[in-house]
This record gives sequence, structure tokens and C-alpha cells, in this order.
Amino acid sequence: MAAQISPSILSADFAKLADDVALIADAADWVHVDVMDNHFVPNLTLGLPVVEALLKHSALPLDCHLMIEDPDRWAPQYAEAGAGSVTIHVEAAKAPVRTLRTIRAAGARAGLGINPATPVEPYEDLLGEIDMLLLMTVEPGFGGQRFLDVVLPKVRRAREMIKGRDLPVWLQVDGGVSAETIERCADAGADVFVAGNAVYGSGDPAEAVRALRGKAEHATSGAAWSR
Ligand SMILES: O=C(CO)[C@@H](O)[C@H](O)COP(=O)(O)O
Ligand SMILES: [Fe+2]
Repeated sequence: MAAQISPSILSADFAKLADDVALIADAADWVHVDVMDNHFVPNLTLGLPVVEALLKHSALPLDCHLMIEDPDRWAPQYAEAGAGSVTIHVEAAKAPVRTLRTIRAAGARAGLGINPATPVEPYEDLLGEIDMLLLMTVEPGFGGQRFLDVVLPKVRRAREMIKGRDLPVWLQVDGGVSAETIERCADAGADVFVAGNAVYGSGDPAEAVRALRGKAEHATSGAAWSR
């Protein structure tokens, strides 16, 4: 699958989200929406009402990343509202299989998120239940953090697991993804790239997305996993 770029609006201007989403509409594949509840992570961002409002103004599908304590309760509502993709965290979900199936039944892609210190192997049997695996490459909670190289071996193992099972599961990396780090992520096996600061912290967000895509596709074409 070709590389996909999902800019995170965590680094956009929350007072003009619709305008900032429009800036990347012709360049990106998704809009990554970080939902934080100040319990699962030590930060508070936005919730369902803002997502519902944004859905009316975004030409791109919303990629909702739920960093909240009770995803089993809330994730289905994001899917029913019209999110294109809803990701729940393994560290928070108490009934992940049921919740992932409910997300899919509501017509959204189902994602499973994994923090940097959480191993991926225990979740191999859930790969058939998901459309995307999200591997955090920073500790969740804030944009603009430094990329954690220590996660790259896990990205490689996750790609091997997905390839081994021959499943159409996308592998997303989230956190510290930039022009300096995206090639390492693509080489390790990632095919969906979240970037907040690297896109909205730049003077030209659309051009930043195009540059990231170019680097990711170049690295993917030379990567062993893509052959
Ligand atoms: O989920 C998160 C943070 O918890 C991310 O989506 C960040 O928002 C990505 O921002 P950058 O690290 O690219 O600035
Ligand atoms: Fe995120």
C-alpha cells in the first residue's frame, strides 16, 4: 500500500480548526484527531462535539485516536458520528474485541493503539479484528516530543506479524514523525504516518505533507518488507 499521511491537528490552531484542516485537504489522506481526557494521559484536548463539528467541515476522513480511560463506552459513538477510523488503546480497553467489532459494525475502520513500553506480541491474535495497528513513537499526551527510536524494532516485528498472517492491516506510527525520522519508520514497516508538529509547525503545511510523503515512499520502495 502507498504511504499515507495523517496530520495531527493537536499542533493546529484550536481556534480555527476548520481553516487549518482545509490547508492540508489536497495534500493529506486523513486528519488525525487526538482525543485526550486528562485521565489516560495528562492532557485534555477535545471530544465528540468538536469531532461532530469538524466532520461538517473536513473534506478528508477523520482518524480519531482515543487516548481516554473508557474507550469501550465512547469509541462506538465516534464511529456512529461518522469518523473514518477510530483507534482505541490496549492499555485502556476492557473489552477490546467487542469494541473493535462495534466500531466496524458502525462503518468505521477499527484501530488498536499501543504505547511505547507495551509489547505487541500479546495482541497478535487481534490482528484479524482490526484495520490498523497504531504504534506510539512517543509517550502519548503531547505533540512536539522527540521520536523514540527504541520503538523501531517493535515496528519491524509488527510488520512481520501482519505479513505473516497476510492481513490488510495498516501500520501507523504516531509521535515525533518528521522529515528526519519518517524514513526510518517506513523502512521498519510503517505505512501510515501521523505528523503534528512537522506539518502544522511548518510555514507551509501542505508542502510539509508532500515532502513527508516523498520521503516515506522513497524509503518504502527500498525496504525489504515491501518486496
Ligand atoms: O497522539 C499523539 C500524542 O499523544 C500524536 O498524535 C501527536 O499529536 C503527534 O504530534 P507530533 O509528535 O507529530 O508533534
Ligand atoms: Fe495521535
